[in-house]
Amino acid sequence: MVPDLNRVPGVLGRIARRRLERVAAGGRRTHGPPAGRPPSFAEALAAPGLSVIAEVKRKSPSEGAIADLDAAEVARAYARAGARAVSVLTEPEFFAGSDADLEAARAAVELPLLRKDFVVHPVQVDEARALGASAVLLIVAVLGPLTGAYLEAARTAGLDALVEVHDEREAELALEAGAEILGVNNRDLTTLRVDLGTAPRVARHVRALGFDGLLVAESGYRAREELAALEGRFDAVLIGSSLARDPDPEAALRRLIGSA
Ligand SMILES: O=P(O)(O)OC[C@@H](O)[C@@H](O)c1c[nH]c2ccccc12
Repeated sequence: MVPDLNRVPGVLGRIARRRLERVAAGGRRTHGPPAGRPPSFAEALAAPGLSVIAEVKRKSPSEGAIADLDAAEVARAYARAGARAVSVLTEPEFFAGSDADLEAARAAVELPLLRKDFVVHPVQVDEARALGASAVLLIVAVLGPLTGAYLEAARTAGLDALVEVHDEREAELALEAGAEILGVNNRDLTTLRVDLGTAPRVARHVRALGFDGLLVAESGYRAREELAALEGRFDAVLIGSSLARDPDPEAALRRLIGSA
């Protein structure tokens, strides 16, 4: 159940192929999931108004170095400012994340956590659960026709899945695969270009097709007015760089959601 990564173009293909090399090299934990169910990611997104998923992000291929941050501290700052979920990047090479960051965030806050990584092997789904995540990211451009099988693996592990797409065609694949939480990434992961028109456009398309699940707008948000434009059209927004870059991530999030 490993996707054919040679067909994945650009930066995304490079990252995904490296990720698979590392996963195949092993070194993973063998212990089972922690006791008790993690808090529900889907419920946090479905709460009234636009939910914010705030991301712990140190660097990225598009931004370079963002912040030399402490995952637990930043997760706590996000929680105080009103984030409804926290996304933790665990990809080590291109994003300088780690499994330890996810565990640190788990110990620091009660909010549901999204394991943000490039899932290219089913073992990463089980790892996510063992590390205390409530949800995993599944990228349609990476998983292609295997998206449905990975959704099933997530369900079996007791995790929600944020199924990420970048255009109408991928969105249709995601719906056919049974996605219940659809994320539309404004950033094209093959070229790293951001267009804030992408999420609203793809959202309109899937609603017209009858999709009645949860919709998440992802990437590139920096200003309060940009979030205001998402109200009523999206259940949640995923914000990383503009928060993580601020020396005071709590204040940065308060400014963005208007409770400063
Ligand atoms: O930092 P930004 O522009 O606010 O974006 C956050 C998040 O959407 C972005 O980190 C992201 C979206 N999809 C991904 C897939 C892999 C790695 C990272 C991502």
